[in-house]
This record gives sequence, C-alpha cells and structure tokens, in this order.
Amino acid sequence: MTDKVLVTGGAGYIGSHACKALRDAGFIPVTYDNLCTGWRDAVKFGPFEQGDLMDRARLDEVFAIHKPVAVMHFAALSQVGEAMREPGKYWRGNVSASLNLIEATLAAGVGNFVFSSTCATYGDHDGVVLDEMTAQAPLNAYGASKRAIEDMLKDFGAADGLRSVIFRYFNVAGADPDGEVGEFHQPETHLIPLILDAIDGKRDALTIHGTDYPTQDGTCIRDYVHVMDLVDAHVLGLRHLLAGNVPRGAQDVFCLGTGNGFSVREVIDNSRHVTNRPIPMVEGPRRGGDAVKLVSGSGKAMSVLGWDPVRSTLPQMIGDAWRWHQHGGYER
Ligand SMILES: NC(=O)c1ccc[n+]([C@@H]2O[C@H](COP(=O)([O-])OP(=O)(O)OC[C@H]3O[C@@H](n4cnc5c(N)ncnc54)[C@H](O)[C@@H]3O)[C@@H](O)[C@H]2O)c1
Ligand SMILES: O=c1ccn([C@@H]2O[C@H](COP(=O)(O)OP(=O)(O)O[C@H]3O[C@H](CO)[C@@H](O)[C@H](O)[C@H]3O)[C@@H](O)[C@H]2O)c(=O)[nH]1
Repeated sequence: MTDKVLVTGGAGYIGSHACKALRDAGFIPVTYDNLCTGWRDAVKFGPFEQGDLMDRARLDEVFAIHKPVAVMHFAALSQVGEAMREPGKYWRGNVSASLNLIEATLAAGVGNFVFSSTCATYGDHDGVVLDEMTAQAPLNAYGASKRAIEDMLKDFGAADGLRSVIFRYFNVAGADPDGEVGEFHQPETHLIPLILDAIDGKRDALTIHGTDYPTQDGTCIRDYVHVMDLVDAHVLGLRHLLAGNVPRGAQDVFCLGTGNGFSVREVIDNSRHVTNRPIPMVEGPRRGGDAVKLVSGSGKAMSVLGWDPVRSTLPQMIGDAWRWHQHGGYER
C-alpha cells in the first residue's frame, strides 16, 4: 500500500511543490489547508481535505480517514511586517494551531513530523554564517512563533516520543519548472515576485527597503534556495525519519540554504539580466524586523541527507519564477 503523508499548507507556495515531490517519490500527499493564503487549484497531486489547524475534530477525522505515516507541517502565517503589527495573530495562528496539530498527530499514533522553520528564528548575527548550532534570537513575532514551535516539538519528543525533522529555510524562490505550481501570494511581500511585478507593470516600481545597511552595496543580504531543491530536502528528511535514523523522541535540525549570500541589488541586477527588461525602482527606508545578513551553513543537510541544491542559482530561480509569473497563477 502506498504511504500517505499529511501535508498541512499543501495549497500554499512551498506545500504545493512538496506535494508534487512527494507524489513523484511514491507517496500520496494529503493536503490539509483552510485556504487562508492558499489556493484550491494548487492542490493537484493528491487528495484535498479543507480544514483549519484550530479545528481539532476535523483534524482527528482526517487522521482517521487517511492514516498517514507522517506529517509535513507547512501551514503558517509568514509575513514579517504583519507579525510586527499583529503579534497575537502569529502566536495564535502559528503556535496555538501547531500545538493543536501536534496533539492530534500524537493522538492518531503518528510518530514522524517534519516542520517548516525559518532562519528568521536567528535574528541578527552580524555577518556570521548561520548553522544548526547558532543561537536563536528572533527579531519579530513570526520568528519567535517558529522558535516556540521548535521548542514544543522538543517537549513532545521528550514526553511522547515524537520524532521530528526541523528544516530552517533561508529565502525560498523559484517555481516548478513544469509550470504546474508556483508562487502566488496575495498580497505578495517577497523580493523576487515583487521585482517581476515591477517588470511587467503589475506595480509601479520596486521599493528597495533600506540602502544604508553595513553591506557592500548598502542593501540586505539573503541566501536564496530554489523551491524544488527545498522540497527535495523534505523527501530526504521524510525518508530519514521513516528509516528510523532519528531516535525516538529526538529532533534533527537542518538549515536549508546554499551558503551563498546575495544583496537586494544583486538580485535586481540578475533579474534585469534574466528577463532582459528594465526594472522601475525607488529607494525607501529600512523595513522593520529585517536582519542585515542571513546566510546558511548547509553542510549538514548535504552530508547527512545527501541533499544537493543544484537548481539554486539566481538565474535559474529567477528564470523559473519569471516563466510562472508570465503564464501561471490561480483564481479564487
Ligand atoms: N516562503 C519563504 O521564503 C519561507 C521561508 C522560511 C520559512 N517558510 C515557511 O514555509 C511554510 C510555507 O510557506 P509558504 O511561503 O508556502 O506560505 P503560503 O502562505 O503560501 O502557504 C501556507 C499555507 O498554509 C495554509 N494555512 C495557514 N494557516 C492555516 C491554518 N490555521 N489551518 C490550515 N491551513 C492554514 C494557507 O492557506 C496556505 O495554503 C511556512 O511555514 C513558512 O513560515 C517560508
Ligand atoms: O519590496 C521589497 C521586498 C523585499 N525587499 C528586501 O528583500 C530582502 C528579502 O525580503 P523577502 O523576500 O521579504 O524575504 P525575507 O524578509 O528575508 O523573509 C522571507 O524569508 C524568511 C527567511 O529568510 C522567511 O522566514 C520568511 O517567511 C520569508 O518571508 C529583504 O532584505 C527585504 O528588505 C525589498 O527591498 N523590497
């Protein structure tokens, strides 16, 4: 019988790509999503169960119907600006909701859990390459909520034996090269899709958030990873759990980035080159909650999981995003 995996947030950007990778790897991805930021049309690779993480009865029902071997938990609120303005929404929507999911997972007798965390849990470390051992000191309620969920997984591991793989993503970009799914956030807050919006006139101009940072060109530095590489790591992480490589009750943490940092201006220059189009832009003030530089030390995912992020070059990520941007999209 083919193993099912419960994918929370499977109708969203990263979750929908994960469902495709899981299907291609021989699993059945069951999407659990309330569609608050996701899209029904993005659920293409397995069954869809509409529901909210806060709805324990619905979660219990879905676990009973599908009997998954593992949970992949992507569902979250993830806009840093909103988290700065409305922290309660993030503590409730991320932390309380994840508590509900973890308790439902354990009640259903499922012992394997893969969690989407973020380099936003680190805060500002001033030029340090961030790896699994780096201290976490989040700058905003979004990062704080993700760190709290990591802590929760540790406590439930100790108490109930839950095994988890925690992935701390750096900046995810690009789209499925086949064009079946892609990035479609409404509103969009991420740099690359906003650059593409400015290129094709969907917005007047890109605003560069801060040009006075202590970097080579004054703009923030991030480590960009192709969404297809990122979801490959999830399949490897799932197999790592199912093979019993993570002891009962333990967590295995992996950073997912390439170790290469690019400034906002470098991303803009690459986008101009890839699309061969001018980019209207203006320079604005810093955005609250932004760290100067977030670059990953991803050696552990490569050595332990055999992860090889071959697609994570700026030209490929921007090129795949640009193709999706021109031909893809979802409707409510
Ligand atoms: N995009 C990035 O660069 C990035 C970087 C680091 C970490 N992450 C993490 O990756 C995960 C996925 O991010 P994304 O960019 O695909 O976001 P997304 O908004 O596209 O997807 C999130 C999905 O979760 C669903 N959801 C949210 N709250 C829910 C709830 N209470 N009940 C049921 N469904 C709910 C939404 O409808 C949506 O389909 C998130 O956990 C995010 O924090 C993303
Ligand atoms: O219109 C824009 C949008 C972004 N930026 C800058 O571009 C960089 C990248 O920004 P963005 O694409 O919004 O990503 P981050 O704020 O780095 O956060 C993303 O990446 C984090 C991990 O780094 C995840 O945890 C978050 O969920 C995800 O939103 C930052 O320096 C921004 O200030 C601009 O200058 N102008």
